[in-house]
Amino acid sequence: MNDMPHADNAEADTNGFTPEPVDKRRVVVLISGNGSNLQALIDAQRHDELGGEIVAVISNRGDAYGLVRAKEAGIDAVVLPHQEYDDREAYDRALIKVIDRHAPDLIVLAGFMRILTPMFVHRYAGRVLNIHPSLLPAYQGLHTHQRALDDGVAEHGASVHFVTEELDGGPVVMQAVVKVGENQSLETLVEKVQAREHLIYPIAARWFLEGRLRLGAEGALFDNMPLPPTGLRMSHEDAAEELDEDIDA
Ligand SMILES: Nc1nc2c(c(=O)[nH]1)N[C@@H](CN(C=O)c1ccc(C(=O)N[C@@H](CCC(=O)O)C(=O)O)cc1)CN2
Ligand SMILES: NCC(=O)N[C@@H]1O[C@H](COP(=O)([O-])[O-])[C@@H](O)[C@H]1O
Repeated sequence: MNDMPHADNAEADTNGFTPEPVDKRRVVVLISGNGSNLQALIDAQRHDELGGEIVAVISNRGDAYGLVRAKEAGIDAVVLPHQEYDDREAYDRALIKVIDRHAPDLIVLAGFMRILTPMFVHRYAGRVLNIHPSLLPAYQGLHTHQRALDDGVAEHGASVHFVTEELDGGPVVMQAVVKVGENQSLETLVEKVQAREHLIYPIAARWFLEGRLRLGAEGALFDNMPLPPTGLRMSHEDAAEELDEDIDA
């Protein structure tokens, strides 16, 4: 398995890597809960819009509904309870063993609620994406929507970023911005943001698998051009068009 994201063509790239064909690119998804982002990735794959195949879903929680979604999609679903391990390193070693059995080109965190150790991050450097429910670098950590409402922000949103040792501090590759209404409720803000997550995450994953998005020495690159700190800002229209989604759906 190559370490580098794959180019589109079949010839070896300048590093001598011969990319796998598109339909062989392999994705492992880590979850902890509902799995609506996992479902968006599954749906994208079904429409040949993911640029690869989800070969396994791993959850640290046995009650994650995302496990049901994986099984219904015929995807290998594994529960690895973090409570069964003495510490983070022990858990991550067990997680690595399961992941490596599936030889992924990309690891996608989709609501995965465990902080990963430097050992894990270094092993898969440049091949782990996460979706975070804020416009990073604003609101790193947890409870982002409530904190944004408490601050009375006019805009909020979601960010796809490369996972690094720094929690929610990795280079941003894509963002979706939503307007926050005057009397916006927490529930409707979560729904608004997640609707956009479901559009941008499959696009970001596909562009990575196609070799268009990658993590360079200085940060995230798109088509070999450095991305700004906010990554690619995707409007609802642009994302829906890219995903060939019916905007009114
Ligand atoms: N090394 C990294 N690990 C993770 C990153 C990252 O950027 N670097 N992103 C997170 C995802 N995340 C927010 O997007 C996040 C997940 C979990 C937590 C957290 O505090 N987790 C607690 C447990 C919380 C719980 O179980 O409900 C913990 O691990 O002790 C913060 C942010 C994924 N990992
Ligand atoms: N800090 C990580 C975090 O809060 N991630 C958030 O968890 C939700 C998971 O939903 P899902 O399980 O339905 O995809 C998503 O909204 C994602 O942004």
